[in-house]
Amino acid sequence: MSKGEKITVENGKMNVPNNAIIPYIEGDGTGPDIWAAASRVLEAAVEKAYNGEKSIVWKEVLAGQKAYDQTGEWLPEETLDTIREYKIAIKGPLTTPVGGGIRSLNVALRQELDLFTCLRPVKHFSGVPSPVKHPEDVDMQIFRENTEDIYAGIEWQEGSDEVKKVVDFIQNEMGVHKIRFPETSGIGIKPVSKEGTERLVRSAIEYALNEGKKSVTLVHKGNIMKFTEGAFKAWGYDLAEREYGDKVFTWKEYDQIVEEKGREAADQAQKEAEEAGRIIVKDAIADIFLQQILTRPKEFDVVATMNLNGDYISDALAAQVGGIGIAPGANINYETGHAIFEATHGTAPKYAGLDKVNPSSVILSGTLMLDHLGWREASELIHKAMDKTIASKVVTYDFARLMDGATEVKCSEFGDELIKNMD
Ligand SMILES: NC(=O)C1=CN([C@@H]2O[C@H](COP(=O)(O)OP(=O)(O)OC[C@H]3O[C@@H](n4cnc5c(N)ncnc54)[C@H](OP(=O)(O)O)[C@@H]3O)[C@@H](O)[C@H]2O)C=CC1
Ligand SMILES: O=C(O)CCC(=O)C(=O)O
Ligand SMILES: [Mg+2]
Repeated sequence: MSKGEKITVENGKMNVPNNAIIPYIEGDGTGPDIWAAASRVLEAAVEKAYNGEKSIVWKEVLAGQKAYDQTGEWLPEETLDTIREYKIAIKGPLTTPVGGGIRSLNVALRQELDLFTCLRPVKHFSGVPSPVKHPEDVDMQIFRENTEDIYAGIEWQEGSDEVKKVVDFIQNEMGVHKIRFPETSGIGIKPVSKEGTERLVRSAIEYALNEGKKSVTLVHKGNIMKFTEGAFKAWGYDLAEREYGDKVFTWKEYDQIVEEKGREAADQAQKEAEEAGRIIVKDAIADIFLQQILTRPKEFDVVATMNLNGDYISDALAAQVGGIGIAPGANINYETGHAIFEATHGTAPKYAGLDKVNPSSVILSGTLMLDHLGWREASELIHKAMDKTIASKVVTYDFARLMDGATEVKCSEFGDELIKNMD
């Protein structure tokens, strides 16, 4: 087997050799089953798309239980160094170790490598069973901020010396007396920064411009959390106007026109902006947004939001288009070029080792990786094979239980079927 070459990034441009080395983390629970199927599908697609001229040279790196068993560490420094060096990696799901001092290995990977965008595209594959009448109306790209918010893991346990200090500080130094039960509260901190918001919103707008999308919606709960979620909205609008000028039309501008000239003039200005191909930057409060993605999903396109909202929204939207078994994702730092591709779902431990679950989420995360490398032909082959396989109703248990006349196959057999259907 070829030894492979490194992907490099120079002046923001990625150089991808024909035999690119890609580190992978197999994952815990169902991870090994899924990875075995997914890696074969990705290899076959690259081989077929480029007649053997391109290939992926996998390089295993350790994290999770396998790492702990072999090295005594859940997330060895060597793993982080290797991903830093090789730029791009792909992973299966990882279990959060209980009492290991790390809240989540997945979150730690994103934070350590500063992978500030979690991009989760959500669209329907024809024939996939769905709980809604028109799943095909969903075609959204979720840009979830990946390094801040309540996910930063800054919290102190109820009853600890630390929490007593924090409560004392809040009450006596800050004069805050709103903690309802100060003696028995755990306390968490929610950092949301201008820099963090701006780089995330910038990546969402850049994507919308490059891909010809119509709108970017900032989703927040700013009516309640004014200086974190409210600030996210305000910074997002400011950035859109300052950096993108007449390429965008924002609802902040709309509100100003309403104030100065009335609603009719504002509606007219938005209509003209849409006709001129400007991207509409709007916002939605998170609770109503969760209703509207069900009732009128066509109104949403690119979505930019904070970490926790993005976590909830991505699972809710995944359910709308067939479930978590077919929901891909990518963690990306658009400035350094580092990226880790991973499914939206977790380790599904009750199915571990049964060769049962749907490998599509990791496979489609792999297609995002292929797109990122510029190997679009291979990615398209997989998408077409996925369409064909689902149309033939040969599917894993999660789809089979909701489809009439389906043939249920194992995780590995679904991979075989995809490879067979690549033409
Ligand atoms: N990025 C990551 O690595 C993530 C890791 N986790 C971790 O995973 C562990 C388990 O979390 P849990 O909350 O149970 O969530 P999971 O996503 O692991 O599983 C929840 C349910 O989703 C369905 N599901 C998950 N994966 C698949 C698949 N590949 N194909 C078909 N259906 C699937 C199953 O539904 P059903 O029962 O209906 O068959 C499963 O019981 C935790 O330790 C958590 O921290 C969680 C999320 C992300
Ligand atoms: O890391 C975890 O355990 C959960 C993360 C998660 O749910 C997500 O990233 O969607
Ligand atoms: Mg999640």
